[in-house]
Amino acid sequence: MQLTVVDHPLARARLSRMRDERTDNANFRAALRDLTQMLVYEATRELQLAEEPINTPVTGTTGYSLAAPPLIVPVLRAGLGMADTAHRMLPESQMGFVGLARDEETFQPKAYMASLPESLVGREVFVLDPMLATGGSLVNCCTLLTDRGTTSITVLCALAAPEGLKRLEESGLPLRIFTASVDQGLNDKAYIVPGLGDAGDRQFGAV
Ligand SMILES: O=P(O)(O)OC[C@H]1O[C@H](OP(=O)(O)OP(=O)(O)O)[C@H](O)[C@@H]1O
Ligand SMILES: O=c1cc[nH]c(=O)[nH]1
Ligand SMILES: [Mg+2]
Repeated sequence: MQLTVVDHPLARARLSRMRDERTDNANFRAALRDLTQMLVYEATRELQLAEEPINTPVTGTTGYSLAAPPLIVPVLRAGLGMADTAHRMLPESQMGFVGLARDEETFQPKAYMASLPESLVGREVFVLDPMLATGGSLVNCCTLLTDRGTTSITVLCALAAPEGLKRLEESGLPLRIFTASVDQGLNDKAYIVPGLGDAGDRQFGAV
């Protein structure tokens, strides 16, 4: 498993805005959109390009496009706030959806929806979820994806806990993780510390 911490000053500033309890839902969503742009930018560095001859108004040259845009999969609810930004940066990509809600007593994820292509053989997948806490939700989501045949998953998250990273590493799933921070750990409610609270509630309101 490959881990990349995107600790660019702009990423730190946006993440701090998300952490701050005074930040309202609208400003939290705006900061997450900005942060997502930085995560996508870093995570797409090694995508393969296709070349074709093009003409500028001045002369002929070589043009480039993505050879195989990845499938984008936001994890509902919280990943929805990253979806539009990622899609704007990867406009040729298809999008699938996975809905997971963590039981707040057992911390086990419960799947309530999956809308994915039947086969992901040979396809690269970008999973969007701002929070990697125990790792249960991402193991669940990524297993759905490998069951469909992908061997290349990139996870973009705002925050990761060491416990969740360890769990993903031990899962043996074919993962690259891009995060803006590895925080201290989890509290007794399995919330990330210092974290930012419940990323779904911070964007959309408490349910
Ligand atoms: O690593 P884990 O311990 O599994 O926790 C992380 C999960 O918790 C949050 O979702 P939540 O279950 O709160 O659903 P929501 O997005 O609808 O709020 C978050 O968006 C992750 O999916
Ligand atoms: O800190 C956490 C942990 C899980 N899910 C969240 O939204 N926040
Ligand atoms: Mg939540």
